[in-house]
Amino acid sequence: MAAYVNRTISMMAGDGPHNVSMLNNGSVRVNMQNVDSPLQIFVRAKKKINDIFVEIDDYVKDAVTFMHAVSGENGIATPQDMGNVESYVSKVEAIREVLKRDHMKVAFFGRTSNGKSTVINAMLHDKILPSGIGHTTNCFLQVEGSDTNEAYMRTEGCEEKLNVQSVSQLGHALCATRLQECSLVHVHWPRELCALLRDDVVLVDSPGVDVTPNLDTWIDKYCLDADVFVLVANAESTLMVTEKNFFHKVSTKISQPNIFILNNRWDASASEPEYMEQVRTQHANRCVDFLSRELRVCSPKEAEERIFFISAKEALLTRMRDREKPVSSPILAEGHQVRYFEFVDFERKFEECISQSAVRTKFAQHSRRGKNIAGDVMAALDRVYNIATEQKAAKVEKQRILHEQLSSIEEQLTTITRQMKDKINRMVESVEHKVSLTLSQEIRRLSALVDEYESEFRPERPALEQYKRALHRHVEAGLGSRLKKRLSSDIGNEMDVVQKEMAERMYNILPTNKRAAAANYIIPHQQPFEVLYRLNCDNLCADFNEDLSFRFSYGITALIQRFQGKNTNRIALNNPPQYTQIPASITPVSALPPAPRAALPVLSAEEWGLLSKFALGALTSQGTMGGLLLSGLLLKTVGWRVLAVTGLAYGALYAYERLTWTAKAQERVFKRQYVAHAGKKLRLIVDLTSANCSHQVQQELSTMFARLCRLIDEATTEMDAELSGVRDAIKMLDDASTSAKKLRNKANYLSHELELFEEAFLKHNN
Ligand SMILES: Nc1nc2c(ncn2[C@@H]2O[C@H](COP(=O)(O)OP(=O)(O)OP(=O)(O)O)[C@@H](O)[C@H]2O)c(=O)[nH]1
Repeated sequence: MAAYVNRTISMMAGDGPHNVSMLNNGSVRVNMQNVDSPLQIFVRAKKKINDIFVEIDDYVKDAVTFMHAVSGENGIATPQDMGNVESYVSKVEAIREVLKRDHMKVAFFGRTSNGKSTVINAMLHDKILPSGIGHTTNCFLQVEGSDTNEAYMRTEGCEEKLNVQSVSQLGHALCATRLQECSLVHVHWPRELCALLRDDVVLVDSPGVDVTPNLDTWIDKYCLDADVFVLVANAESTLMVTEKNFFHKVSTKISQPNIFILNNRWDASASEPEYMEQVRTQHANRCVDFLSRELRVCSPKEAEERIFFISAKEALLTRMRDREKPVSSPILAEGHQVRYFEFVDFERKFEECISQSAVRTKFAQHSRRGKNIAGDVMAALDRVYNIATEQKAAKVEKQRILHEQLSSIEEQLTTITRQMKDKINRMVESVEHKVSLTLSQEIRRLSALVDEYESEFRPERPALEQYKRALHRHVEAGLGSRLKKRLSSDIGNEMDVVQKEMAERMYNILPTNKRAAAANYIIPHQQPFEVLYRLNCDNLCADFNEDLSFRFSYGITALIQRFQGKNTNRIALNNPPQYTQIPASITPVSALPPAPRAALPVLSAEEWGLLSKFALGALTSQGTMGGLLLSGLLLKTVGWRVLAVTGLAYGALYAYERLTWTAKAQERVFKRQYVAHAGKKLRLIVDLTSANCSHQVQQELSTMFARLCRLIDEATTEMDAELSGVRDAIKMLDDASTSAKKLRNKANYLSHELELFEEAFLKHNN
């Protein structure tokens, strides 16, 4: 026996989770605070997966924030992806809540008085649950660690904390206030007092399976989430049908339940040591058979590892004594150390089993869900990343095109501006020349225009003034309409050509999508071009003073004037006026026709010269002596008869002219004088008028060009704004794809973490 004890001690000290030591009085102490306890697998796994889920929580929240930022109108996250990712926030929170509550649960079943409560108390190192002879436990009692490290209890559905001492009454079948057998009482016990509770093991005591017909309800309510079942049997008898029946039911509802069988009250064998081994073998075989063949929850070899022969009462007693707590019966039967070691062995195997099972059943599922969440979020982020990358590529291309278009527009605009400037300048010069030429030509035919005017002419002053004004209007209208006729359509056509070319070229440099809007503005004006000039004959001829006094054509004064006029003309031709640039062809039309010469006597040049000098001298001296000298000279030269005939003819000519000096003749003279005067004045404004017209053309073309430039400017401003928008979009997409990539990488990291978790806690755990 001593050898068996020593072997057991050395085996447990070497492999087991607890430090085991033999005390002087022969009792054994096991240090339950060993950090290498198999339960630590669950504890570490729980902490690890909790940490991972904290990260998953942060990750999902970050992903939601990101998705919000990139969703909405023109967003790159679809509402579906957004909704999916958002839904994971609550899912992860729910998993974290479950994780917080996740624990290892062991449920104890067996017939009444087999010692279930005593086993639990022994495992907890204290007498916490009521135990005693007869039917004691009347409801389910769940012992779990207290978060506040205080001992208290709660009944099902009630938050009130009750004194833990009352568990003896409340959970006791003999108690006055009896609870339903299916109801649950939570007993919270300070974690620091028990390693099992500290490591999140929850122990559930039950009423005897032989005292209830509600086994199915029990199973549904308390067994489905249990990691380990302990069947507490009575070693003094064999397994009963009620016990077996219960576990048959359990195994139909739970696949491969972990079942331990404790043959309790093995201390009774001490009274009959000769049959001890036989009974043990018999019980063990039946239990192995039950687990492996009947329930098929494990192999026979595994079943052997799940069957123990213990005395819970002795184990509890030993542990109470270790804690120096008062015990009722301090005497232990022969072989109690062996039974105690077997109890400790049970605990070790139970801890290994429950830890591995709980990690597998609870955390494998969480890990799987965590991976799915990370994978789903990553897929959504992948889609966002892909959309962002695609859109970014499109925007970069758009940016390139806009850049090219803007540079091309700028380049072409510079060329067109230069060319159009030249064209406008050429056109302006051409118009100036054309207007100048046309106006000069019209001035030359002014006499015809004036002759066309017909109205009653009366030499009296008021009538004459009225005639003059009417003639002004006639000349203005006539000249105006002639110029319009000759210039407007001509210049207008030329301008249309230039404007059309200008518009077309400007239109063509616009990008195609801007042309439609610009087309309306580019259509050249529909009004025909009209040369604008102002001929105001009232002002122009304000200084015109007609001379309608009768003058004999061959009077001495007229002859002298004609003679002087010839000289003056010669002088004028030698010194042309400086203020006009009218070509030589546009010389003023002569106002007076040349005087008739046929009636004059034929004289030699010297005689005419002498005669003239005398006549001139006579007239200018105004003296009688002059006249006498002239008469004497004539008498001496031509003789008196010739002189008489000439005198008669001269007189007749005078009489004729005097008689024909009518209003008609006066009108002719008036018109001649008017033509001469108006022509002279009009010639003075030729340059000004042509400059005005060319300026008008220049204005018209420049305005049109400026309008087109403005249009281009508007288009390029729009394009600049568009370019800026594209740049912003590229930046946004860049940021989005970078963030999506980072978050995607984090999903990879989390999946990797879960892989590591599975590698560490699940894969070698099967
Ligand atoms: N001799 C001996 N008595 C034990 C042992 N275990 C428990 N008992 C006694 O058996 C009686 C019943 O023990 P309980 O722990 O109350 O049994 P139970 O299975 O919880 O009973 P119910 O609560 O009624 O279902 C008590 O008086 C215990 O002291 C043991 O190993 N040896």
